[in-house]
Amino acid sequence: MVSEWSWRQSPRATPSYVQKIFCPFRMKLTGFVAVAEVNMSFVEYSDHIQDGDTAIIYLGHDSMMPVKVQHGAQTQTRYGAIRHSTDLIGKPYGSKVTCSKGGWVHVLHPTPELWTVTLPHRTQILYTTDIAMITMMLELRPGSIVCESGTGSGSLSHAILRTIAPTGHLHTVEFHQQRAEMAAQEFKEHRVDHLVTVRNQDVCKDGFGVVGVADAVFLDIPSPWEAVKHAKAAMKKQGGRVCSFSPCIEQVQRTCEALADQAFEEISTLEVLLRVHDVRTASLPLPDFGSDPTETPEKTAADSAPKQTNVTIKTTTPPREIPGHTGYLTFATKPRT
Ligand SMILES: C[S@@+](CC[C@H](N)C(=O)[O-])C[C@H]1O[C@@H](n2cnc3c(N)ncnc32)[C@H](O)[C@@H]1O
Repeated sequence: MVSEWSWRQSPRATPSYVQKIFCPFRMKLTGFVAVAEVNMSFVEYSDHIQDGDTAIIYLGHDSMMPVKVQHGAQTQTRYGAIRHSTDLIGKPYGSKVTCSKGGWVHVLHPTPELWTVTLPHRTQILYTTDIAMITMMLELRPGSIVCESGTGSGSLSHAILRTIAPTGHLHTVEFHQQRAEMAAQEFKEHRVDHLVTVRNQDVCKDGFGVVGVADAVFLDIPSPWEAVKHAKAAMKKQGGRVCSFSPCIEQVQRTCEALADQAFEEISTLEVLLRVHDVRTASLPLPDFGSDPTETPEKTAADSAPKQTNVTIKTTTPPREIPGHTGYLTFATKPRT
């Protein structure tokens, strides 16, 4: 994790850098006259902002907002209004746009990472630190079939979809009807709905709605141990990985017992903690190593007298304590027998 200072100062850490890192699927189809361009989606990169896109307005570090781009619409920011028809539509992603009060913003292509920090919260959500570990430990890749419950605000779902595209599928289960509907609506707006099926049901009672297909299952519900048998049923016959996220160790204990009862193997629990180093400026005295033995004898004593010189440097200090427990991640493998 880069600190606030280095994120701001690093020449690479500009909005266009953010886009290049998080949007690897650049597509530029330029010919003699025609410029064919794919629509923005959370799994495919588009060069230009189009009507109907979800764009991320970057107002400054720690200040971003998502915007649904619509002909004729306006978005108010602290720097003034952004007029979608003239300021956004047709402009390249990454553009610097001047608002009506003279201040400016950058308009970024959406990515799962930017969505996680700007999405409308309907529930607590998973953040990129845990999501990165989940993606790796569940061995997700393009083409993976994944089951997830609950969908919540769809933070993890968007990251899963970007990883499993273009041929994988996510089956996500949410028992709160409005949350399920809103997630389905967002998947459509973000043009990833062909990769995901949203089911409005109780995963502990009714399972995931699929049997014998999943490469991986992820649980973020209050009583994951009640869903373990459904996770096993949803998974392909042999192998596959499961992960459960729980904030309390008592939930972890019960989940581990249920996983062991269902003959899961390689059960392990971990917690991901960030150590964000504090960047500060320090002024340190240069050490005095005494007189230079190669000096000519003509040098006077005054010339050789130690001089107190200070040097200003950037330095970092690690935090003494690490607050910010989010939850425990319990992983297990379905045996290949
Ligand atoms: C903490 S949120 C999930 C957040 C999600 N991982 C994200 O990153 O946005 C938990 C969700 O699980 C749902 N839920 C809880 N128990 C459930 C169950 N038995 N079946 C389906 N959904 C359930 C809740 O309604 C809630 O929306």
